[in-house]
Amino acid sequence: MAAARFWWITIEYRFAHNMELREKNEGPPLRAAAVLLAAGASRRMRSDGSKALLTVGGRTVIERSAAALLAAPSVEELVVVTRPEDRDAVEAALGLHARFLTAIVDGGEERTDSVRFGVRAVSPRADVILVHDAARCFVDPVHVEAVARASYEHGAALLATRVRDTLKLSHNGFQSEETVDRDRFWAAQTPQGMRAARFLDVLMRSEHDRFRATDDAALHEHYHGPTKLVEGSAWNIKLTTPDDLELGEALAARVSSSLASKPQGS
Ligand SMILES: Nc1ccn([C@@H]2O[C@H](COP(=O)(O)OP(=O)(O)OP(=O)(O)O)[C@@H](O)[C@H]2O)c(=O)n1
Ligand SMILES: C[C@](O)(CO)[C@H](O)COP(=O)(O)O
Repeated sequence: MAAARFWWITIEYRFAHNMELREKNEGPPLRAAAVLLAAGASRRMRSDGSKALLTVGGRTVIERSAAALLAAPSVEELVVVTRPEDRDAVEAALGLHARFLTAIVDGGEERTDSVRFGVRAVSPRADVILVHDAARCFVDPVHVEAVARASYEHGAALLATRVRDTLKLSHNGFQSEETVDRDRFWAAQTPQGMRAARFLDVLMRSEHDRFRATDDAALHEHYHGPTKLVEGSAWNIKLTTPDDLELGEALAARVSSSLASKPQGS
């Protein structure tokens, strides 16, 4: 029964998103690999195990992320980075998506280390490598595809949103000293991608220099320069603290009601 439900969800998702995307897809065929990061300690979530294995709207966080990545037409392989103790549970949670797996690799101490291990496990077929936080399980496949294409065209790209609030600068943490120009600020999300050779190059250089960062675009900015921004949406939240799970349940309900209201064959 559970297997049948899982099969239905997978078909439903790929049908609803992939067919629509393939029709809209412009440009030459592109082979993208997605590295899905799930090797963090989930400290701020304060969950018993990895937050990637928590359930939101009846599906695990990691399965939702894998489904969204694989619904992008260019994404043809998946590398999952996890903690050694979660390996079996992660593989089981991926279910049918496991057939797109090139490897499951152990993560590292910091995010940049996990990225390096994952990117090095991608097959040499890939033109572009995308890195995605498993914790951002509501990413829209349309945005995944847009980042893959922009990464190929510009060498590197990241999904990000414009900052909506007025921004204050504070040095002491309790007084605002300046109002900064928000038009110049973007909030980084994932996926973030680069052409495969360039990703391997920046990771080799950052390992040599012991340069680590909280995202992948920072490595590109440091070694190559400006990185193409692809405008995403506020729905692509990162499940970070327990409150985010409540928001996640609401987003999951929204996704399933929008799929349910989709006319047959559209
Ligand atoms: N050494 C690390 C650190 C983070 N991540 C992954 O990077 C993503 C974004 O990180 P974050 O949300 O900060 O996750 P955690 O590091 O698990 O969170 P915390 O800092 O609360 O422990 C997550 O999907 C996480 O699993 C990883 O694969 N390896
Ligand atoms: C990559 C990222 O998701 C962009 O917002 C983020 O930097 C992850 O790390 P953090 O520890 O939550 O800053």
